[in-house]
Amino acid sequence: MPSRDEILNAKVLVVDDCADNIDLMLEILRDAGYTNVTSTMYPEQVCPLHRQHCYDLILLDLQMPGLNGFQVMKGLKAIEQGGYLPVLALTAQPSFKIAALEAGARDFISKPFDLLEVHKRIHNMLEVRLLYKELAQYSKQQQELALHDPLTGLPNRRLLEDRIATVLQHARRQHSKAAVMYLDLDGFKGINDTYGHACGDEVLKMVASRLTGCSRKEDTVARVGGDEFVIVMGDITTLRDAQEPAAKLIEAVSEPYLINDLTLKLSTSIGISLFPDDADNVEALIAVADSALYQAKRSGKNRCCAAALAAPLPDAPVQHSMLSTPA
Ligand SMILES: Nc1nc2c(ncn2[C@@H]2O[C@H](COP(=O)(O)OP(=O)(O)OP(=O)(O)O)[C@@H](O)[C@H]2O)c(=O)[nH]1
Repeated sequence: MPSRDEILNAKVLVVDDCADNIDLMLEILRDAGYTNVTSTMYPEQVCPLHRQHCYDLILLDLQMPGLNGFQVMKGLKAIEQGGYLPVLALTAQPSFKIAALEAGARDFISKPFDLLEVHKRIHNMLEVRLLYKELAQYSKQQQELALHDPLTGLPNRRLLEDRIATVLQHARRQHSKAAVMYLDLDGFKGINDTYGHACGDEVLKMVASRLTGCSRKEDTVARVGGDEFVIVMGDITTLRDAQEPAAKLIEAVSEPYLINDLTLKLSTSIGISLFPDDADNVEALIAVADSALYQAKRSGKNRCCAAALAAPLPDAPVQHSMLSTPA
């Protein structure tokens, strides 16, 4: 529930073409302890102001020259789009009350003002509005959590698969290539076993930040398992366009890690698959990159293997071209 202070600090806009009505409402709100209240006598300013300040409550007079309150609400609805329209209609016309609710106002206050009614309705509406905002924020956070790895903040496998699908769509349209690089740290278990899981976590976070730092802004760097990361590159034309960045990634991961008083060394192996040469869908590209990674591990680690352009024969080992890091 929003606290009393949060309610009193909420952003409120009073809209009325009559200066006396505005003064009266401002006085009522100030006396009640509201601290963040502004006003306008110009209905055409309401939408631009709301776009700029995102009010928690708009106290809106319905009968105004030029734009009336109903027209203003139409504009506000377009801004909020499916959100919560924070409008409390002010009206002296009993027949306007239901019309205002039908037009999107959450509630109304009758003129002349009854102080108790004004206080209660404003408080109740702000409570709901702030709760609604908390809920929207919470659901955004939940969505983020569902798509990101909590330790490193990188996209997780689910988001990665979406991103690869988008990259493939683009590559199909542009007749370009895309690469999937599958990374697995070498000997990471030893770091956990020797220095503890917390130290391992620090290393993983540093690796994540190095991988992101070495990649282009448009590439996706994801964490897909304990010490496994995948990088997707779109808009490339040859295997070299992936092999060169892969060599840089291997170099970046092999820089020392300074954690507390420790200096740790680590390396990584990488498997690369190319679209459309090695596979033409998300799952297969990941699987081919994973199998190239396995080859890199088997042939000594700290290196990158690219899957062969030709598909392997059934039951035959996958052919790979090899690129070792500079010594
Ligand atoms: N600190 C930490 N360790 C993790 C996390 N998730 C998985 N691990 C550990 O990461 C290790 C990964 O195992 P492997 O890849 O088989 O170990 P490795 O020593 O890197 O082996 P190679 O890949 O063959 O070099 C396991 O010991 C897991 O327990 C995590 O979130 N934090």
